[in-house]
Amino acid sequence: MTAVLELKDLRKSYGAIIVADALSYSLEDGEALGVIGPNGAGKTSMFNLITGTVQAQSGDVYFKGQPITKLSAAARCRAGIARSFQIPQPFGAMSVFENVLVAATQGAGESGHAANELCLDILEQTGLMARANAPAGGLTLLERKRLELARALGARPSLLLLDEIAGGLTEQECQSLIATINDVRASGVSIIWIEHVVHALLAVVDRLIVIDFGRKIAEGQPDEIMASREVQEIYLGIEAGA
Ligand SMILES: Nc1ncnc2c1ncn2[C@@H]1O[C@H](COP(=O)(O)OP(=O)(O)OP(=O)(O)O)[C@@H](O)[C@H]1O
Repeated sequence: MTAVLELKDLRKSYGAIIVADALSYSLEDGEALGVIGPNGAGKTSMFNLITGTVQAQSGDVYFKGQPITKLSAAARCRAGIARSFQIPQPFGAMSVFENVLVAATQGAGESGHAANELCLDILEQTGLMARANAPAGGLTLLERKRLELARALGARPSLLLLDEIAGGLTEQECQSLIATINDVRASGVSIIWIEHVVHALLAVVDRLIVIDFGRKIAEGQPDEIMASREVQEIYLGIEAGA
């Protein structure tokens, strides 16, 4: 398998706050990687560095073998990297369909009939078809999360970055979202998913990494990572020896 994404020795800090500390890892094509870590560990910052909304102080990001560190966020999106945001911020006065259309035209570069078809496929896939003409500002939390996913998919990504998309959902809503994400994954999209709702993550990902103070402190099979004493101590707040 080839790496779809590779982070090499990324470093970024805001004054004394280190959000990426020699951060390196790679993601295989078609893989789903989960990211966990305490609040403020630098997880969203890592997405900002991958998508190019924030520039690293040093280090490199490779996408499909090409360096993208110097590319703008828009160019990275058009190259095939799309993300959802932790706090959904759709264009509230626009319809659900129009929100996805923005991604299809600006991200995937589609127009006319092809753009419409792409949006309809995505609304179907994300369970939003019945809400296509509803103003995005009036959606429920689950619908807003689905719209975050739909907008990201509108850019027709080969790498999808999900930022705490399961947070705040009921268990039933969470299961329904997991099914949709597994469906996206089965279509061949590589995924990195930051999530505090660990059981949702474990229903999708092949591998986990743990980040603390911008450092990757563990990486491996999900069950091994969750059983690790260091992870339990740092992430779950369980003291060693307890
Ligand atoms: N632009 C910025 N300027 C200054 N500090 C920042 C900036 N962006 C993030 N930070 C700080 O960097 C740290 C890491 O933030 P980040 O959002 O990446 O953490 P996180 O792991 O995603 O946290 P959470 O799980 O709570 O979402 C936090 O202390 C945050 O306040």
